[in-house]
Amino acid sequence: MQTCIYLDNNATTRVDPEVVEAMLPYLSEYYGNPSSMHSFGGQVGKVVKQARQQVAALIGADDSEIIFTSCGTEGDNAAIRAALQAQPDKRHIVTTQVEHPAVLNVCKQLETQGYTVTYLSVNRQGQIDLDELAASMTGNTALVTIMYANNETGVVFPIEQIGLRVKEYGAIFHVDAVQAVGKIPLNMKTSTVDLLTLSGHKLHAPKGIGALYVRRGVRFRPLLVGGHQERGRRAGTENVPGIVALGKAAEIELAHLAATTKKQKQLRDRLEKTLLETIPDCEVNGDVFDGKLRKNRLPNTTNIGFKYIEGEAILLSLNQFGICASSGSACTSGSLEPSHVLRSMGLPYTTLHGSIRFSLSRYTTDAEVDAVLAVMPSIVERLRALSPFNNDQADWLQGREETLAHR
Ligand SMILES: Cc1ncc(COP(=O)(O)O)c(C=O)c1O
Ligand code: FES
Repeated sequence: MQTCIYLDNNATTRVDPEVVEAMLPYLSEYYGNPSSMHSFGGQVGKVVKQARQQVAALIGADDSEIIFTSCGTEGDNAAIRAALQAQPDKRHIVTTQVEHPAVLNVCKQLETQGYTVTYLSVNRQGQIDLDELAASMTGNTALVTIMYANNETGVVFPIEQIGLRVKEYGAIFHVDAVQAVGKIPLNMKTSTVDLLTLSGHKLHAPKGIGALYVRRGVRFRPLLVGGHQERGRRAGTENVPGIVALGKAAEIELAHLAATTKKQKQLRDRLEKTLLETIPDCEVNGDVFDGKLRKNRLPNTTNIGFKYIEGEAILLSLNQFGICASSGSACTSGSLEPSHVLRSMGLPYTTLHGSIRFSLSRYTTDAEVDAVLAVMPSIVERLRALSPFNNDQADWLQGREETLAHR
């Protein structure tokens, strides 16, 4: 199989070899069902318990507050539905315009079922306005669901400040922390968060396993109804190898969090700074204020807009050098729609279309960053030379975009 310089870790991560080793016996010898009465199954139940403790430790929770799920999407769906079912009289939800589709599309569906949803706007830095949040809250607000960190830009929201406002109104606070867990230290014991989603494949566990934190005392109704697994909160025979893997991955993340994020941040900063210095007409999307970089961004992510060219063309060129990145303006298949996140930030047309994301992991090396830095200036230069855009056309397109936006 083809190998590559993998800088697309917000999409998914490499499974840690130690994690693979930990889960393998549960695909082969120890295939028992943890709910069985016999000890062959019972021994598997014990490792599920251990994994629950490992996941709980990573986010400063109690193990009784962890429900294993199949992925981040399931966690988001389950959290939102549970929060609404716990308060059937309240019909208002607050979220942001830049959430992952696992939250946005659930909210859109709920709008067709009699709920009102406020989609908070973001500014050019990708930040929400806490006053807009406060103004949107009412006694009818059942749920506030806001991501911890944005998958496209890495922008981190001030979750605890948001939580304090949510609590003033007695609403339930759900946080999609799929991109934050393993990159930012979290402690649910001192947090205002009621429900928190995480996903294994973003933190070096395999795909198909995730977890939902449910604060003790928060009423929870299951999304999947059936058997009594997960203490009646998520029916379905447990994905034991996945659970063991997530536990191991959480243990590794917790042990090395400070060191690995420091290293990633250094590499990311070097990549970002050098790209900005060596390539004209490009800028970082999110978290840039008065030309200075601020701190509220994930340590591993940079989203950069290269003006006058298409992000997809840059990605194809990088791919020829064996470098995997992704488009901050990913066209959803067929629709050619640029990223809803960058659009919500009000980026100009030319930057919106030429934006790409590099997302690093603890496996990223100096040599890999050097390889990207070696090819990017010439890729951008070549594409710009081929580009039908010139500045006049860009201005014209920008004007057209603004006209369309006001229709
Ligand atoms: C912020 C965010 N939420 C939710 C998800 C969905 O997670 P999963 O792929 O495990 O369903 C993702 C994955 O890209 C994400 O980045
Ligand atoms: S055409 Fe899709 S982002 Fe430009």
